[in-house]
Amino acid sequence: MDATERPAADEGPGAGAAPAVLPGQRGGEEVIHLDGVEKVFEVRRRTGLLRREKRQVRAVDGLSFSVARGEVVGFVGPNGAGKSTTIKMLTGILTPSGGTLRVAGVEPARDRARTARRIGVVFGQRTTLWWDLPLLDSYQLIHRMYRVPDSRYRENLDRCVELLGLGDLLDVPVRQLSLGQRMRGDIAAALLHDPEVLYLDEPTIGLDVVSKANVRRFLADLNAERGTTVLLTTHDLTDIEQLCRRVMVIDHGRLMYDGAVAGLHRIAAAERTLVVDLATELPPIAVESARTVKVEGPRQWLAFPAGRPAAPLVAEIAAGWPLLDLSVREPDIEDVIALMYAGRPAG
Ligand SMILES: Nc1ncnc2c1ncn2[C@@H]1O[C@H](COP(=O)(O)OP(=O)(O)OP(=O)(O)O)[C@@H](O)[C@H]1O
Repeated sequence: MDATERPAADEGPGAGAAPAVLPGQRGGEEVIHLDGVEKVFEVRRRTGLLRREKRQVRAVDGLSFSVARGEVVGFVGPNGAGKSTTIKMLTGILTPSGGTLRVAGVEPARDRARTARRIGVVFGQRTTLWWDLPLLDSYQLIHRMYRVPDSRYRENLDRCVELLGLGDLLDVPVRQLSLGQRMRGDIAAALLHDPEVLYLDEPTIGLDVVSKANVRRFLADLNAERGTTVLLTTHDLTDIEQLCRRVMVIDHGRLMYDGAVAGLHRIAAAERTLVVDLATELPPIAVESARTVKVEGPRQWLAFPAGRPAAPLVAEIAAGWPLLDLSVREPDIEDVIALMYAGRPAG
């Protein structure tokens, strides 16, 4: 699919999806702006004993979008789509190979210090806290590093401690915290200097259901009360559903969809997958109410309309095939993107 053919906000596969700028945000002050941003990495690959081949990886390929102040935008895509590379450019860690990129009026890679004062970053997979220090010591270091006025620091810390339930954890070294506690600690650390923009990279990954709900509630309140702009990368469709009105989908470094979450959900809700384990390897199961989308040894994947119950399909397969085990998978981001490529009608 060519970039120009990719579904735009109001003509995409989620037909009738809301435009990228949602009502109420139209004309809002732009806080993130990307225009034709590219990032090309040069990688060297060994092709023989002494020979190495240079290859270019186009991680981000002409990405353009804007985010208005106070928006909470989901930024999703399959593995290797270019999400982390984009976030690294937005924080100033990486310099774009082409195009223009501004955050709160600043070019991040050119002025990392000014950018750092205006943004907060949370990476779900690794901590920005000092591993051996108690949580409070990390916070005091951040206080001094960012020169946060004392009263503001106290106020922000008290608020985070209360709303994120950190009271009993402040004296605990970071390495002793559970994943969920560490994540809450990291979110507080990212907010002590009052950032205008918060980048969250998989903030709920590996968390249990209760911790996930706590983190989501905190982020929704933060946005409502402080108007903090949030760009959220996640593989969890529920994060998007509960926090964002707008979602951007990228793949191969390009924007595939930019619009309302409802539009994305219409696509996502189109199909569920029945995964069946048979007693032996067999040709793809042929039934009327589902289509077999994958076969791997004795395991087969069958897509069926999300609006229909799974029971009749399971009964039909159990009657005609040597069924050992089964599970039903809800659609995730990868499925949504696969459906976009397949050009299936929504709903
Ligand atoms: N430093 C690097 N050097 C070379 N290639 C890189 C580098 N960083 C990323 N890439 C490549 O750029 C592409 C985009 O990677 P990126 O990490 O941005 O994807 P992602 O969408 O964040 O994926 P994931 O969901 O797996 O984290 C991938 O092909 C990746 O291998």
